[in-house]
Amino acid sequence: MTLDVSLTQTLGAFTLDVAFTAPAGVTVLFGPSGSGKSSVIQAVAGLSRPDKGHVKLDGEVLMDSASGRWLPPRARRLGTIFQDARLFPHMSVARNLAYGTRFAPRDAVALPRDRVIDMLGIGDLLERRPHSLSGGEKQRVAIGRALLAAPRMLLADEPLAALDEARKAEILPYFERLRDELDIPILYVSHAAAEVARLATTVVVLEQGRVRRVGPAAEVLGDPEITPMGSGAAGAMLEARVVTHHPDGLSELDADGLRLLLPRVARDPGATLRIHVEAQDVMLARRRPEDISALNVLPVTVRSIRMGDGPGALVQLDAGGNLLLARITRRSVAAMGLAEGQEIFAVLKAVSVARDGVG
Ligand SMILES: Nc1ncnc2c1ncn2[C@@H]1O[C@H](COP(=O)(O)OP(=O)(O)OP(=O)(O)O)[C@@H](O)[C@H]1O
Repeated sequence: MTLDVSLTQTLGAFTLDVAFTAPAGVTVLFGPSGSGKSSVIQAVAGLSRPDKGHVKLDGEVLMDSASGRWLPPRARRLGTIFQDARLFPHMSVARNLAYGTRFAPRDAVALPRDRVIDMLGIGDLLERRPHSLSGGEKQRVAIGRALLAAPRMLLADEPLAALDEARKAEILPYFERLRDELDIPILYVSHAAAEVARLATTVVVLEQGRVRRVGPAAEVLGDPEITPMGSGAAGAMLEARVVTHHPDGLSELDADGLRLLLPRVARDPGATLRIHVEAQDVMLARRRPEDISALNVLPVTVRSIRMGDGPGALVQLDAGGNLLLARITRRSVAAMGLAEGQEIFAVLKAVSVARDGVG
């Protein structure tokens, strides 16, 4: 299932002019506030009318300015999830879910209700009213309601933005399950790099209403030209397999031959997960450092160096086929004499990988 989007739309003083294709999996629209992410969702959902362009889902035309075709939102059969769960306050969770089912066309193959309830862990909430649910529980019910309408695609506009860190950590795994267990593509808006690293299959980077870059998540997040220079959350994404858990509370992981030690991860050996390594947590050394406390000393090759306008620089590293980013000072780049192709060592403290950066 592929979503093909090409849109031009004037919104006050802002112009949206984007074209991209979202393949299966989670496609994250990523960019700063005001870059046009929500406007894309609105247009795809049929909640706004672009001046020009088309939206096609697996070849079916949802809108096309050239032919004048325009499917109203409901006929598009896209499930939408917003920041606020938008549940019906006077209905129980069970009735909110049933409301979703009403919109499933008779011939649609809907997910079984029990499977949705089980996937989202909301079985104990069915008799409750929305006002008695936590923000995270409400959002899980909203996802369930959207799924039960048998959508062909899910649109999620910053679904975690209104939640505190603990609730975000609670909901993220559910989106991972949707990505991994269902055959429903998801278009997902976020401006949080850690969230993108955890969820995205494909990343569409928006800037001032235009597409700056589209590509597989690891490639885009590991690109120093894309990563915002000043952002603390800038960093690359690695896919790794749990090798074993050590008795001292560390887990050993393998990313294409790259061995990493991290604080214990909540997965069994053999499971694969993603690790978001923030650029500011990576140190560089010309020679293999000895007698240091950091557990991860990785041989890497410098792929590119992006000098910032201020004191900082981003260095892109190839670590056994994985991309890593290191944020260091321009002064260190000069002092170390760093250059493309150079073989050096990246140092990563095990404890520096944030809990929400692993999943
Ligand atoms: N109906 C409208 N009329 C006028 N301007 C609009 C309209 N809708 C959006 N805009 C403007 O378009 C720009 C992009 O807005 P949009 O909400 O798509 O950005 P965003 O990337 O989702 O931002 P955020 O992360 O803050 O939600 C903003 O400058 C916004 O003010």
